[in-house]
Amino acid sequence: MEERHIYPIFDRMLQRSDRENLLKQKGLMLWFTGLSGSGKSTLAIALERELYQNGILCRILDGDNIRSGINNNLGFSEADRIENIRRIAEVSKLFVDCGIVTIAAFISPTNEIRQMAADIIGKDDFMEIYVSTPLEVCEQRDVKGLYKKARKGEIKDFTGISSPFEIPEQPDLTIDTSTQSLEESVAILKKTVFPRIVSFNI
Ligand SMILES: Nc1ncnc2c1ncn2[C@@H]1O[C@H](COP(=O)(O)OS(=O)(=O)O)[C@@H](OP(=O)(O)O)[C@H]1O
Ligand SMILES: Nc1ncnc2c1ncn2[C@@H]1O[C@H](COP(=O)(O)OP(=O)(O)O)[C@@H](O)[C@H]1O
Repeated sequence: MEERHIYPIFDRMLQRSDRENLLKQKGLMLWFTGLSGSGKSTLAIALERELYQNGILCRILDGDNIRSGINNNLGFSEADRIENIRRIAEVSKLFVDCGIVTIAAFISPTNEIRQMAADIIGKDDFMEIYVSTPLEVCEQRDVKGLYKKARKGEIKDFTGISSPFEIPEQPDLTIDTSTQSLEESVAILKKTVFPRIVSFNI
């Protein structure tokens, strides 16, 4: 008798559903897209805290932990942005497969790029959240002083100034942080995503 048949109960790799049962939550991708300064990171951080307080494990992926690490060889040409998002989507897929609510905050400027992310992660696990704050407001905020530099021509290919941002065609949710308070936005986000995270008996 082959030894591996002695313990058939162990003869199976654990599945995503096993991990989701352990965590008592469903894995889900929350994909924020919008201009620099639109509020993606602020919303992601506030939403993660809100979900955490409700017992939900999340992981935020943003420029701070991705562009400074795994993607530190990439810039902002079209090809580099595609490769940036491709890697982020592949990493996100692993997190979602662990049952983790994965929150990405990247400009992801084109329909093609966002479609690629959705295809890699899988449509059923993917929610697109368009942070639609107008360019004028983002530029006025100029959180990192980059718009000013872009206007002076010191940064090339800057999204919204010298590189395109395509408005998402069918986002699951649209949030304009110039008209909605952070508290309002988080409440809407929670109401929308929570049922999908705890949609089975816990
Ligand atoms: N040329 C150019 N265009 C746009 N953004 C620039 C550029 N150069 C640097 N930055 C800073 O990088 C952040 C955007 O990186 P992303 O990885 O989200 O961009 S993308 O999805 O690959 O388009 C973006 O950060 P956020 O403000 O958090 O969006 C900018 O601060
Ligand atoms: N209602 C709001 N919701 C989210 N952010 C807001 C709001 N009002 C003002 N802000 C500010 O806008 C800026 C958004 O910056 P950030 O979250 O880094 O954007 P992004 O990640 O899209 O580049 C922050 O300084 C934040 O405090």
